Amino acid sequence: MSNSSDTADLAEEQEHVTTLYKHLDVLREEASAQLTRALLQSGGTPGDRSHRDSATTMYSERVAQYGAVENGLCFGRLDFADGERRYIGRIGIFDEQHDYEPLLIDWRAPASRPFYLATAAAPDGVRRRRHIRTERRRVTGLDDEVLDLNETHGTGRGAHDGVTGEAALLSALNASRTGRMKDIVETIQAEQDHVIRADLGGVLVVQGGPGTGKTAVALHRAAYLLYTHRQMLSSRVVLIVGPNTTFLKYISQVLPSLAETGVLLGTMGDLFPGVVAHREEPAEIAEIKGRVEMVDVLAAAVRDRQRVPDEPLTLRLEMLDGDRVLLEPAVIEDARERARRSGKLHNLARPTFDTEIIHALSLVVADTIGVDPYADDPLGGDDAPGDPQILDEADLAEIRRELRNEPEVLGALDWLWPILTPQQLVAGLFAADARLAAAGASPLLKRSPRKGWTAADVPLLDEAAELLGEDDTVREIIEERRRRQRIAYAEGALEIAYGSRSIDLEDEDDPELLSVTDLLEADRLAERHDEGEALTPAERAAADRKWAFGHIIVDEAQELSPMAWRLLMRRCPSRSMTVVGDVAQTGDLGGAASWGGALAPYVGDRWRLRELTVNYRTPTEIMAVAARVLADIDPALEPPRSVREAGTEPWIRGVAPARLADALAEAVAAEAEAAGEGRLGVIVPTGLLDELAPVVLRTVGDAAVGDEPELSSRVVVLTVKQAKGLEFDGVVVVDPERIVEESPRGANDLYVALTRATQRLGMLHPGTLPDSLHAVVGI
Ligand SMILES: Nc1ncnc2c1ncn2[C@@H]1O[C@H](COP(=O)(O)OP(=O)(O)OP(=O)(O)O)[C@@H](O)[C@H]1O
Repeated sequence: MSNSSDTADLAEEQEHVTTLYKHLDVLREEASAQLTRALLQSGGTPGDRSHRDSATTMYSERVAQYGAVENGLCFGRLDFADGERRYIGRIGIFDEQHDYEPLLIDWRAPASRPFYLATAAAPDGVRRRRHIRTERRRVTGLDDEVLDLNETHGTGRGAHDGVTGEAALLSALNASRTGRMKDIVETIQAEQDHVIRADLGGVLVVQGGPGTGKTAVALHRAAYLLYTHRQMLSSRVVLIVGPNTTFLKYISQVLPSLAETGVLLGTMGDLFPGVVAHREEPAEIAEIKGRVEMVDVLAAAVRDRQRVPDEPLTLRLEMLDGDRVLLEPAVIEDARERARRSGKLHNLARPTFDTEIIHALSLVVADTIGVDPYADDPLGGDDAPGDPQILDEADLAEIRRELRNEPEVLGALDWLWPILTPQQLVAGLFAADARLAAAGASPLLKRSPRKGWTAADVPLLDEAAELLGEDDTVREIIEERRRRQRIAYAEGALEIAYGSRSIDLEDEDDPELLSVTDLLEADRLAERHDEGEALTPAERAAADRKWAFGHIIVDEAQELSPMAWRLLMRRCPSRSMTVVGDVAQTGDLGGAASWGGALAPYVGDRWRLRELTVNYRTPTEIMAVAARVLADIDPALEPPRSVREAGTEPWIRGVAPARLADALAEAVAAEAEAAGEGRLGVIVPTGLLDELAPVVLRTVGDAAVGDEPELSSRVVVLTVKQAKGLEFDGVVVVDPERIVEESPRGANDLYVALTRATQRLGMLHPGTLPDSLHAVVGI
């Protein structure tokens, strides 16, 4: 490894990088002009409009992509033994004047692979790998690794075995955190590259300890798959599921900067269109809802809504001038059996039930009005003897038609076999002890119908939808979304067109450069949008419960309950999935203890496992503490190997319980200062959050706390559940013992808490340190 600041080398790279930015500017201007042209067109046939809409979407995406690669456009160069040279960057750029010769190769292209995989032992023809450091458009430094062992000036192996591009990697890892995840395209490591570029088909499980880059790898895999299988995946959409909205916010910037669209990000709580499911609930309740037995409970709840009363129903009929008829339980029972035996789902079987009941009622009515009073008395009447029924089939059909308009009949049908939405079924089940008991559900699920939905309810709603049969809500939801998007779209399109002007041109007054904002108002654009703007595939997927995704990526997948797995598998009939997680970090009670157990019902043993073994986040000193907690969870589990030292030992301080608040204030002040430009996370037991958050807020004015705390704040107070998947430069864990005690999976929670720091870790313990904790924490 050598750090080349050779002026000639720098100048050479600067020249190439400048050329690349010139090309980028041209590309951006072209896309922006095309976008403007597409936006200005109007009228035409529906075909023209749809063509124009897809052009608008395409050019908007392109403009956004070119904007997203402005920083770090080119970051690497490969020199091959045969003299070939390749520059690697965030997108591909070709020289149109010279036979489309590649000037920059997209990091996802096969030709870039040696940049991530070549080693001195297996150089794959690579003589030298160069990392190019830039600040905006200026080249600031070069890190070279010479891989050809015949060369005299270096072995290319870093101090850490198997690490590629060590200097660039360590500088990325030591950088202060911002509260938003960054892409790792410049320093992807070989074991990560194998995951990112694994085949699309089948279920790939990526197991790795904390900080091994599972989230980063999952996101880069999404970008890689979309690049490689664009045609199929951009229309079928890649779904990425994360554990909570704070986490989604944390990772949301990574994909745009990888210049990707065609991706839908969501939590489990977002996966039932039309339902917002962000209410918290006790872990024990969520666990019950996640059990696979809930499938039977819901089926029983549906059957429970198909009523047969003990007593006959009395129905007042307008067609009989208010006279009453009786609907007998035996008749209803019979109709129910026939409807059930039709093999249709509940809502779809209702017409069968209706037909049976109406038929039975028509006979009752016919008996009332159509019976010949003289049938037994041939001498007393003028008709033929023997037939008691004077109504023929046409009369009966008319009676049935009238019965279908009788308010009391309709009311009875709705009561006996109600058409149900999934929400009505599940909320109705939870609202009444009797319904829970009839469905064989735990009485603990009882809750007020006014309370909102939780993430654990979503798989139940989805299951209910499967049991009930489809309704028309999808179309309504799409319509509503479309309506709301009109204005947002118009504003966004104007902003993109305006903001797309290249940086260099921004200050100049160029009359030639037509800006769309000069010509169109947002409301006119909104109208245009109204005419026929098609939703993007990701928007359609978000609104459609039955959407079959092209690929699903699940992060923190160890937390998924069996019911959640059922939902995801329904959304992915092709079983093309990437499942990312760490069974040692499972916190939810219904989460997975093993991957085999979670996946077996859907794919048997047909899934592939890849393991990530190197911890890029947590330094050796902190990992030594976390490893002891891991051994306590399961001695067979291997902690990941840290890639660097922080040079600072973690600390633990026992304080008198009455002094906990003061001690926390002192620790936060000191650690926030030590974090400098970086971020400090304060992780507290759930039971202490309300008491301790104000202490931190008093100490640091702009600290963040709440359901979705702003992660870019200097100091953030969170529970372990909220901290999942996140990281901070410094972390203070308050009352580790209580974190362990708060949940049956408490040791896993402590493991998660301890592994959030990239530099410094401290622990505050109220009271003298108990031996148990001492042994575990070991400091
Ligand atoms: N190859 C890499 N180059 C630079 N940074 C990396 C690399 N791999 C991982 N990192 C960084 O390491 C940190 C941890 O990565 P990430 O959050 O993806 O890990 P994880 O396995 O999902 O962790 P956890 O399970 O603890 O949530 C992130 O800051 C990420 O950017």
